[in-house]
Amino acid sequence: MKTLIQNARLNDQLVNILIQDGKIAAIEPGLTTPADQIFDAHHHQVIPGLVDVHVHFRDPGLTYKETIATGSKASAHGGFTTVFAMPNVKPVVDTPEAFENMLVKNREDGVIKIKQYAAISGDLTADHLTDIRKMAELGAIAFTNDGHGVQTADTMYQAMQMAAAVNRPIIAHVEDDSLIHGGVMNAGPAADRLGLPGMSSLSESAQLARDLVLAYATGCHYHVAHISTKESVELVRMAKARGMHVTAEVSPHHLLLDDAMIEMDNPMMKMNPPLRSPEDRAALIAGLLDGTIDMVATDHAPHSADEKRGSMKTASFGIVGIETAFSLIYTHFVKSGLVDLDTALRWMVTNPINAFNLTDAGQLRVGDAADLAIMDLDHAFEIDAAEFLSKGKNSPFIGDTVYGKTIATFVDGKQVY
Ligand SMILES: NC(=O)N[C@@H](CC(=O)O)C(=O)O
Ligand SMILES: [Zn+2]
Ligand SMILES: [Zn+2]
Repeated sequence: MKTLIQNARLNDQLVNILIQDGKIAAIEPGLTTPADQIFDAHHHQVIPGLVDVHVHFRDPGLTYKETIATGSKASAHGGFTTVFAMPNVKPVVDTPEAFENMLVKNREDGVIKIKQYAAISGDLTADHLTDIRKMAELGAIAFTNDGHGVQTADTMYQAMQMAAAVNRPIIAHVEDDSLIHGGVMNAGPAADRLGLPGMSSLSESAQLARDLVLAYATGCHYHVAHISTKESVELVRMAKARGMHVTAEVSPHHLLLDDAMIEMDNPMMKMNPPLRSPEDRAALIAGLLDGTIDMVATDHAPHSADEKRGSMKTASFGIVGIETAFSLIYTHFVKSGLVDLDTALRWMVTNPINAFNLTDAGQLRVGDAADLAIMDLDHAFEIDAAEFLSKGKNSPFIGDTVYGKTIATFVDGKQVY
């Protein structure tokens, strides 16, 4: 099977891309060759397929929110060709049997490449570790209790020792429950103004400080999920300066929104970690720009309309992100002149690939898997929930005008959007 993508923009020139048997066979201006399928990119940009190390597909058990089929189609719509799926489904992916079931479902139902995380401890909350060794053998990309912080230092310490032994990262949702105080948004002037219960940002950094001490002692690869506070950025900066194997991701919403923008009690502005202060947001942007934060990850967290209605006091935590991430980052970081497109693609492709040693994700080089997306960078469009392929419509960015619309996405040379 041969596919020829014609008239794609790459490094400010027009190229044709020949795909043969799922791999990129040639990238050349003016290349002509017989092919089974011709795709005209109409001068739009070609980018390597995006990689998101943090998504929730809710399948099995919570499929009214999302399924592997809808989540992976939504990913393709966002230009993503590889995603890492979180284990907080029902049942939780905390046994080798549950893990093997996930592998089968991801393969059968997914239209993109899905790597699977496994839990650190039973049901994401117990003190006993899961069978980390066995699930690593079965192909767990890394271990995480995302959705919950690991409350007991000894549990995290043991998990890190095991993770180091099997050469897999620990992904930390850092949150010390004792500092949450029933909060539904960040504690501070914004929560006071709205009269809503606030959670201390120290909940994140206090546990992160603990974890970094443990990671130093164990030598494991420690990855911080959805980093959100200025203290956390400073801690990661210090750990990296120490030469520790630490990486961090930040979400588009924590880069683009802060609690001062929450004008009223609005469940679309409720997620965990919460939107922090403007100072925190500035520190996240600075940390991303100086390389302290390695990558952008969406934390795509679909919920039903019912779960995101009413007051922030009762609504579910989380927002969708996989279909808006590229447009938001492109519009607010590249189009605005802060960084070039290559830098944004390091945050969304190269750094995730390198941090997690992915070998099957294409990077738009001859010989690589033909994982790529065609993006219209020139025309503004409005983010419209009716166009989401995700079951979740819970986004605070609906109605925003952005650039960077996905025209097509290819995985191993097969058009999936
Ligand atoms: N981010 C969220 O607000 N929610 C996530 C859990 C998580 O990422 O911690 C979810 O599973 O809904
Ligand atoms: Zn989390
Ligand atoms: Zn998450």
